[in-house]
Amino acid sequence: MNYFTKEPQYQHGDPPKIGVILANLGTPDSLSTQAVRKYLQQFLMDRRVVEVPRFIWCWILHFIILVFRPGSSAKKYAKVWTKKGSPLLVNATNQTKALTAKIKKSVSQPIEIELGMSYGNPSMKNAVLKLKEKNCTKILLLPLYPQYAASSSASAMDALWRVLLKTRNVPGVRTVRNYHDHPLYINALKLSVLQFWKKNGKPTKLVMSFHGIPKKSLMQGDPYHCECYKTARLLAEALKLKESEYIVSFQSRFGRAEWLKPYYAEMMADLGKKKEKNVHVICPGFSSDCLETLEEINIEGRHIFLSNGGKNFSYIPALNDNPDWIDAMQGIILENLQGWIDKNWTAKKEANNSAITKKRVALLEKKQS
Ligand SMILES: C=CC1=C(C)c2cc3[nH]c(cc4nc(cc5[nH]c(cc1n2)c(C)c5CCC(=O)O)C(CCC(=O)O)=C4C)c(C)c3C=C
Ligand SMILES: [Fe+2]
Ligand SMILES: [Fe+2]
Repeated sequence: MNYFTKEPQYQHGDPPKIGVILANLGTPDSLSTQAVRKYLQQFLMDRRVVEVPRFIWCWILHFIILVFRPGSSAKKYAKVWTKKGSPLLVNATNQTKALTAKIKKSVSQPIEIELGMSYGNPSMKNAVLKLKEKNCTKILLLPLYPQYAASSSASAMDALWRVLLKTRNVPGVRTVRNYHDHPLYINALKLSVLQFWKKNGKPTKLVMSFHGIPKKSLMQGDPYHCECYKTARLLAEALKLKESEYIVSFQSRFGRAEWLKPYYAEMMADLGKKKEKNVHVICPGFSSDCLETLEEINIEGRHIFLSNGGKNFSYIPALNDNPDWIDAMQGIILENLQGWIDKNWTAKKEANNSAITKKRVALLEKKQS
């Protein structure tokens, strides 16, 4: 049997192209308990995600977690599922389309964009094969996680290399490790908050919530915790917030071990008890709205806050296909393609981008004051 995946061959004579894979986590194919079980099994078997020794973990996963969790998770998914499917997939697909259109308009050199999920569909393998079909001889992987964590960014990189391991003609590969402090990313966040405040007013407290990871990962050297705090500080500075006006939390604790603190649910209960007047929550680590932001943050968190005596709660949507974020993604991609695409063009376009951005910031700040 052939070890290698059946794959399209590069077409000699056709101009080689650059491919970009937008990597995200993945989501169940449907709302059925079976589909959720299949997704959770693939996800939770990843050694980057759960670092418990295999012989213990296989037992716990198959006889406890995959028995009870798929049903309860499916009920949560049902609260946020759209007519077009899982919100994560819908938002990430819209992002991919918007970025494709933007890059086609502004770059003369052809760049192909594909979405590749670490678990489920559209898979990383599908993304690689599509790019090969389009004659891409170089691939840039952009994980849609601004803050690096082994369980998110590195597992996306693993997923790509797992496909390439079975590929005979391996393309040139580059990966983006993180962009938690990238000025374009911070600026896109800032603009989305200012736009939100223009419509809804400024809160008494801005909660910046990030997906949690086990505390043990931090102790073993995962930079995620520090990168989340840096993003929060830079966003707060960009918004000219005082230290008392914002706070960081971590959500989605899984299992009994200690995760990064403070926990989001406890913080919302606390803010509710303190009768915090007006809370806005933003999740800067999520490029697309998904189960975690729409259900855990906006439904569960809102309920905890209000039932503990809080007054007003609002969730600031993820960047999704917000044009400022698409501009920023293009900027980050082009920076990482230096040497692969025409330098003159990149310089020209970046100068243009920052001029537009400066104008928009000035306009929003004027309206805010
Ligand atoms: C088991 C431990 C988990 C780690 C570690 C973890 C890290 C991590 N996850 C994201 C982003 C997302 N996670 C999502 C869902 C989700 N996450 C876990 C567990 C861990 N995540 C589970 C079991 C689930 C599935 C839902 C559930 O049953 O609770 C999602 C949303 C997917 C969707 O379909 O909408 C995202 C996105 C990051 C960024 C991260 C490390 C920093
Ligand atoms: Fe997760
Ligand atoms: Fe969660």
